[in-house]
Amino acid sequence: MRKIYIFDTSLRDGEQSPGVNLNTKEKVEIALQLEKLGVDRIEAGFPAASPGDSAAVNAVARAVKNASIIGLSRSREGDIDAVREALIGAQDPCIHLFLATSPIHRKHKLRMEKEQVLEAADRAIRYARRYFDKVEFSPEDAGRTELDFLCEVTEMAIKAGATVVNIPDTVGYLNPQEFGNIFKTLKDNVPGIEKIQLSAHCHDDLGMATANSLAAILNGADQIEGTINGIGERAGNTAIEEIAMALATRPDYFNAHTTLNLKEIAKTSRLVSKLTGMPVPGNKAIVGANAFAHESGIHQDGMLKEKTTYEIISPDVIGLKDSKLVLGKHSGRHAFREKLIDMGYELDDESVNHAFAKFKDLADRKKTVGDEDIRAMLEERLIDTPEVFALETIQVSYGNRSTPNATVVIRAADGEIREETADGNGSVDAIYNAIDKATRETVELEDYSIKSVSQGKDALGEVHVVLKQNEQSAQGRGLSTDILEASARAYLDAVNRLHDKRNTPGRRDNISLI
Ligand SMILES: CC(=O)SCCNC(=O)CCNC(=O)[C@H](O)C(C)(C)COP(=O)(O)OP(=O)(O)OC[C@H]1O[C@@H](n2cnc3c(N)ncnc32)[C@H](O)[C@@H]1OP(=O)(O)O
Ligand SMILES: CC(C)C(=O)C(=O)O
Ligand SMILES: [Mg+2]
Repeated sequence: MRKIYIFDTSLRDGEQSPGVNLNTKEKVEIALQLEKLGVDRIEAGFPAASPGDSAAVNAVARAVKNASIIGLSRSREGDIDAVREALIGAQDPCIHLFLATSPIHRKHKLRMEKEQVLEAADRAIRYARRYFDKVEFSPEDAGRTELDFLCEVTEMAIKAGATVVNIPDTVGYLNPQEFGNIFKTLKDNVPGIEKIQLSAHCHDDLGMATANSLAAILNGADQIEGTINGIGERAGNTAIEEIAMALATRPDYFNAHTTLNLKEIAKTSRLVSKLTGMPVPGNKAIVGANAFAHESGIHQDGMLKEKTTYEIISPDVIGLKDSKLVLGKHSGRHAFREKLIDMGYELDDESVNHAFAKFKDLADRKKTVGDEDIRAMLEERLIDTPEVFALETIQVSYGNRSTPNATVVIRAADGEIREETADGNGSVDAIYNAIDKATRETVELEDYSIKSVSQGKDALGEVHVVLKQNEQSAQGRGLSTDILEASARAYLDAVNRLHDKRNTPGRRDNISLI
């Protein structure tokens, strides 16, 4: 199998992402992690850009021992000298020169004719070769360059002494067939092409960076340039983790491999995201939070029976612990029962069905249902108190300049439906006054507290109350995604317990599952 060299440009093209600015310490930290990941080459920056970037490239050059360190340079002596200085101390230094070759860039940006481009690049490569054994040359915007001129430029670069010729699809314009064809054409037509390495550098403007890079590999590319998490100019660069995992997952198809330490992928992704401040989208291939998460019942059932039904990569391969079965409204009984067992609950079928119905009801109101939600939901029913009064509906009218008013509908043990309305100092007070009227009980609220059980705007609210009645007191607990409903449930729970204590003196709360 052919080895594909990985050239990481997270610290250069990645840093060109709008809003990203890495200081020296951050660049070194990322470079050392890239070294652990096992990338072959690290482009650490553009030394002529600023004294700060030059110092950062130098710090990376001195810190990293097991990867070639590269500095980017325009085809100008001043830039080349800046790279020479910045790479002092590097174990395996390399300069990356570029000059645009496409008609658009030649005419509007460089204002140069083809001949002038060839001459300037030739001069720069020869000057760089005086100081560097390794010189990479990139015809910028190769993707929109006339193919015959690209062959001419590549031949010139080889003759001038370039050791790598990199083909950038600078603006992410090409599709895989076209990009692959460039490599095939260069391989078939450029004299001396076998003496150098051919490299691909893609951008994701049309979402094809990874596909284009893989097409380049299929047509003879030796090196792929990219970034961790696909960060980079505009829509970003090829995501290195995607290339590494595509090759690792489909060796039968690509017959090529990288020498990356795949187990470091997840950690590297997290570090780059943290230090660049660029969050990884949940659905990002390989490293997104959902890449190994399954929510729907049919998929979860498949995963529980055999993971390969819905996973082509095992998460431990990239350094993650395990796949996640996320409980939500699309989940089924198999995953729910598995979750209960994981959490230490052993329930019979009837209890699972009962809990599952409650879970679905909660899942309709909440994006995802976490362990805390399930525990709270189950334990709400653990204390086996007869339900003398049950909450049917609750309606609250609140305005900051009007008196809060609540209407509650309660079902009594004998089936009687009682509806009452009351005002209060606040919404909760109005609800409690309405409940007092409906239950016809005289109780005193001794304590009220509220906390969030899980996280997010749709978190479950848990309300605790203590009610007192003729020297007896009882606690009540209520749970809901709505805190007013949780308040009403907690109050009624305590009323029911007071009722129970009155009717069965000496009785202790009895714990049972569901
Ligand atoms: C596709 C890519 O990612 S290329 C890399 C892009 N990255 C960056 O540009 C980040 C670092 N850049 C910088 O800090 C600055 O642009 C610098 C320091 C390099 C240059 O700054 P300035 O001297 O102020 O020039 P400015 O950026 O405004 O313009 C670029 C100049 O370089 C020329 N130029 C562009 N590419 C090349 C090249 N490969 N070789 C030689 N000259 C080039 C342009 O034609 C323009 O020249 P002009 O001033 O004669 O018109
Ligand atoms: C410097 C070059 C290789 C580049 O980043 C591009 O063309 O996208
Ligand atoms: Mg680029």
